[in-house]
Amino acid sequence: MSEQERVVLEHEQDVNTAYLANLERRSAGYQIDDRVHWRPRITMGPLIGRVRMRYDGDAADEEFYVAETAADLDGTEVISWAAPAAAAYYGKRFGAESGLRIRRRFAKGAGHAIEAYADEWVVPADGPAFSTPVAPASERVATEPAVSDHTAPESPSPAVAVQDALPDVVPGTEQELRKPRTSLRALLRTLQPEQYDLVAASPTKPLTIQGYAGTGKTVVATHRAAWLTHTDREQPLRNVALIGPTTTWGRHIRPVIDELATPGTVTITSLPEVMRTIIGAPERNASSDDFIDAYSAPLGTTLAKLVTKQRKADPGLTPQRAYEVFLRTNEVSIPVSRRTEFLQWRRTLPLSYEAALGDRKLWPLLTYLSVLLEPQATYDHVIIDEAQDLRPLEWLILAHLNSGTWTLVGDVHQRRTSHATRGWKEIRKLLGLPTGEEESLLGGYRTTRAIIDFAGCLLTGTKGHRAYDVLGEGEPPLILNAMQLDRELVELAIAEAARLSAAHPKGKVAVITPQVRPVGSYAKRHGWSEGEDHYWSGPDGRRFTLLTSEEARGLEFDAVVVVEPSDFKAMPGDNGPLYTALTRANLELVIVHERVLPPAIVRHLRKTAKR
Ligand SMILES: Nc1ncnc2c1ncn2[C@@H]1O[C@H](COP(=O)(O)OP(=O)(O)OP(=O)(O)O)[C@@H](O)[C@H]1O
Repeated sequence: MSEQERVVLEHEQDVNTAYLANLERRSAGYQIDDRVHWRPRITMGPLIGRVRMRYDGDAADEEFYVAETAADLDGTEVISWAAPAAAAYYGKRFGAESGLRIRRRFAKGAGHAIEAYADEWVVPADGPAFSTPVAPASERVATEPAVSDHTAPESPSPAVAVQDALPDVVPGTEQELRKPRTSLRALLRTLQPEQYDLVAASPTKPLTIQGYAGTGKTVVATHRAAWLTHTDREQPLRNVALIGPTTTWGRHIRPVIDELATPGTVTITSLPEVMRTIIGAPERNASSDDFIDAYSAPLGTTLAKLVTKQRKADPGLTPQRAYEVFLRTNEVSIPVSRRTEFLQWRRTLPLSYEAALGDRKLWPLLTYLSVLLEPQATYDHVIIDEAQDLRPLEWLILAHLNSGTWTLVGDVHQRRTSHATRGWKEIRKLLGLPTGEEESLLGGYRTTRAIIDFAGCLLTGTKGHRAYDVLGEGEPPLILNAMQLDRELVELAIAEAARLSAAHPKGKVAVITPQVRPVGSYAKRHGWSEGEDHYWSGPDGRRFTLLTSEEARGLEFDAVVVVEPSDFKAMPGDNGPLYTALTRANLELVIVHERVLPPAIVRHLRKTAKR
């Protein structure tokens, strides 16, 4: 590090110390009067970055720092990540024409310290990066826009290597991704420009976002919920729903909301939970066989027409009574080609509304009757993660719960059932949104290229390629045929999980399979015990999570064992559940099987063997 770089780093460390002291002071709170002591909600954390820019029409440049919490340090301005001006630091569209001169990113050290900084000139360097401290004259002028990294020269920052290879990736991202997987955390330090632009997209326009596995869709969904409700933004929203696939997903993402969002403004929930709350169904419930018309838009039309007609005769119509009428009505809007099957299915339904509540598969039907008949509390904005899995009737329900706009995030390649909507166009139509193109997320943040390419063989009409894979090539999946190895399938799966758990002592390992029961009972017989959230612990402190693909949606692990791929539910040309399972692995994937592998995998293995 040059003398000048040392001076700059020390200066920034001093500013950071002053900033932290400011936060500390403010978090102690203020005595409003004799009885009331007000404590603002302050999250401690070091400065994130710094910006110099010239706004249109201004005679001089402006400089400010960016951090999680805003502060005024005697004239040195620190703005919040959610403030409009933070777009200059984070946003993709900020080029030279925007007036932006330079961005400085801080690398976090131990505790809340800053240990290094890296400058990114957006225009040809025009003198010292920032007005304080002033560089010696010899170091002031460079001619090309450049990224200069001011860490010690003997340890060149890998962040810069990433920046060189992957032009749009924020320095430090790869190191972040190589850390053991935990619950999702706030990622303000490495939020990517393409992600920020979607996080901070206009709240008044509906947003649909398509991204392959691991492109940061959940990161965008969660950070957007926090941004929309943030009080450092003009007109923050007060009541945003963040809806995902499962309650385990809810626990996975909660730390982001707890850290970043204004308390009490974001409701984290799952669609089953939304429905259960509306209809007051029991938590424990059985589930009948899947039936496509139980979730279809024509069923929705049938119910809506029935409610309109019955209400004329019976203004006090209840969902209970409407359900009974539904069981008898001849006026069904089901296409002729499906009508016989539909009527047969209807004959199997419980005769009482109370009995129907006990069947999870009937919740969409009952919930839709409720939202048609009873006023519901609505949200200012609804964000849906894993939107590809919702079925038409579920979209019709949600449309009644949102008085504002939408952020819809998903991957149509991970569709788990043919009952779900076929694509973004159909979703937009069901919600009455204007037609338009969805936004795309392109960078790959979870999963190495070797694993994502392997999983991509299941996708038709696309290779599933992301624009870049921050984790690089990695190891190809290990495929183990239990029969050839003369082992039992389940025993081999658990042995692999135990091996991977030892290899990732601080990380997370999952076994994903449709055969959860036999794997679980084998584990129990061999000294493993089951805890909460599908979590198993066993001999020598080894651990794994045992899940179906459906339960694994939106989650991630350092290493994954996928057991018996050909048992995963597949639709013609659509291998969503298996694709989801394979792409939960960040670094290592093992496939254990005894039956023939699915044809797409066999073809892929043949092709790669020839190379
Ligand atoms: N900007 C970022 N900085 C650091 N880590 C990131 C960033 N973006 C994404 N990641 C990490 O990449 C992983 C995948 O992100 P995320 O879960 O949001 O992807 P996804 O598109 O929702 O994936 P899937 O659809 O497969 O569930 C997570 O571990 C997340 O923390």
